[in-house]
Amino acid sequence: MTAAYDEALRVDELGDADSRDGALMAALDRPRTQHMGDIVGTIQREQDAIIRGALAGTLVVQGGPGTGKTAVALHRAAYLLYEHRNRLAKSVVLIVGPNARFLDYISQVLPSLGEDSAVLVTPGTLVPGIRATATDAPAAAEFKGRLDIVPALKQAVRAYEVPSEGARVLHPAGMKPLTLDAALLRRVRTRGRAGGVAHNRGRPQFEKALLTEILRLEDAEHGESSMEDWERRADWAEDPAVQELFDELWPILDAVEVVRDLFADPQRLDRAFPRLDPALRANLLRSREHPLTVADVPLVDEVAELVGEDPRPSAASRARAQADRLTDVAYAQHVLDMVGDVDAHEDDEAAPVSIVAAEVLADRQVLGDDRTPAERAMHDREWVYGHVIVDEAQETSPMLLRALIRRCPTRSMTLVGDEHQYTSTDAPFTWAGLLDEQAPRWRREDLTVNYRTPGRILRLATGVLRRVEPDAPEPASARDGEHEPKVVRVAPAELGEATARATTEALADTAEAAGTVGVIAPLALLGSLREVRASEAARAASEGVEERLWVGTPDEAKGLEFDAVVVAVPPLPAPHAVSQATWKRLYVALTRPTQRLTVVEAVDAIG
Ligand SMILES: Nc1ncnc2c1ncn2[C@@H]1O[C@H](COP(=O)(O)OP(=O)(O)OP(=O)(O)O)[C@@H](O)[C@H]1O
Repeated sequence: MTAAYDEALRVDELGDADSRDGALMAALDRPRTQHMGDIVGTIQREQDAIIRGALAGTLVVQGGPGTGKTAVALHRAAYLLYEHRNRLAKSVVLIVGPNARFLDYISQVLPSLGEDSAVLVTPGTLVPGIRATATDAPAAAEFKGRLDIVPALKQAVRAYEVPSEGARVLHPAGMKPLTLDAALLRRVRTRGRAGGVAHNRGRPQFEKALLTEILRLEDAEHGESSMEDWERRADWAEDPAVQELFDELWPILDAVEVVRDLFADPQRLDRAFPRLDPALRANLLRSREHPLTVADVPLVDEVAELVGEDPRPSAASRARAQADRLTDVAYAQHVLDMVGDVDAHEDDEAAPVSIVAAEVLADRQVLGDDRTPAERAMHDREWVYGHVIVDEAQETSPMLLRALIRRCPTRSMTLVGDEHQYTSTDAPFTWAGLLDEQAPRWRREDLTVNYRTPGRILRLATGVLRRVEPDAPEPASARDGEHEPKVVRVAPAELGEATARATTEALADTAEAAGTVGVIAPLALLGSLREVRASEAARAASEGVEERLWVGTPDEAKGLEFDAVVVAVPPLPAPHAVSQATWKRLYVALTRPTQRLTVVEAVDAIG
């Protein structure tokens, strides 16, 4: 299909401007579905130049809403996989999108371009085995995203290495107790850390050093032993009191547990971050049971590097064998599920048969792993990708960028995003601020024409953006649209009801073409609006409202688009008290429509 992509481009280049514009306008006016369509037939010149840009280096694609950044990013993935297939088919392209809904939205474009050498993740699922969706308060997320957290994480891991230097008394079976004093403990800690190895990898050298010290103490206490040293070491190492001491003084660490400990234990937190602002400290502290947040994931990745794998031969091989086995069986099961229907017709007990077969299949895989590179990459935290594509990249924190560069040290990356849609914090965002330190040789291309939002709606949205960014660029839209945006002002108590009414109207307006309707509202209103969605769906099940209507927050709406959009705006405090991020979220919401917009605004006094 990439060949078809090439063909389409050539046709496009040869075709006359009028027929090209006609096809483009028809494409832009087409009702949208829940999935992104592909734009192979109508790619525009400025987009094409970016799609075909060089593979090497870090490319930033800056563009306002609807300028085709996502479309361009996906077509670039397909183009690169085709053009550099020898390199990328094996090394795989990693695509990072803002949330699961968004990945679902784009998921059908890649296969339709003929590519399966790509792994799709969100920042919350970057580390295999973790699915974080919880979020931190903005200040805590921003704090966790800064690079200067790295030394604190190092310190947090080190805090497990001989946690306190108070003397320890060892009570070996049938012998007088031995006292391990503070100086001795400091010595063995230094030996454990020798060579700067990862924490878990330091455990064997720590054990060795501690046993050496114990033999020395024993000699001092009881005179030289007649046994060989290696025999004495083996005896000591088996002593339960010594094993307990190994685990206490140098525990084998798991990255997720370290991050949980750090934010659940005030002492650990204070040691890692002395002089923390009290409000931020209160924000960071949470119970051990609290689910991991999206901002925790790059920290888990960092800590995983710092702790390394469990090197003890028995533990490591057992854990790895078990993990491999589970992955193999799960994969085999997946393969069987795909062909399972055949079995199901022949055998009523298809399920147990499949499980047995999955194990057999898994055994076969031990001999030869026949998973695709993408399937292997998605289970391997240490996989090095050939290229990384990030959508909504303006929300990438420095720590997330660090985790991405770890996965692609050549920095062959495409970051698409819009500095004006940055909402993670109230600070202004610049590409230079994100990239200069970690990927200093980045280059930038701009996309300038909005193919989604009609001009008359885009002008209204830009007015909102200019409240916080007076110099925001002049909007350019491929078409002006047919429907004037509507603004409805209501008293705060009526916001929910008025939004529901506007939704019903939007559904009616788009019913004929079966267009999509997006209702974008603050979290507090969503519950009642979801009820509207349910009752609308029940009322008009036959009209397919369930598929046409989406309800969510401005953050969830990022990257999405709908034929008609209803935006509910809660009462805002005085303009100067409204945060930058709030205005920008509103801007993002207002730029989602392809045809119609209704803003339902709560105002304290309707004048
Ligand atoms: N050349 C094109 N031909 C047809 N449709 C296009 C073209 N370029 C973009 N579009 C359409 O414009 C819409 C917006 O594109 P896209 O979602 O990629 O924009 P974006 O820059 O990622 O927007 P945002 O920043 O708001 O998320 C999509 O429906 C896309 O299919």
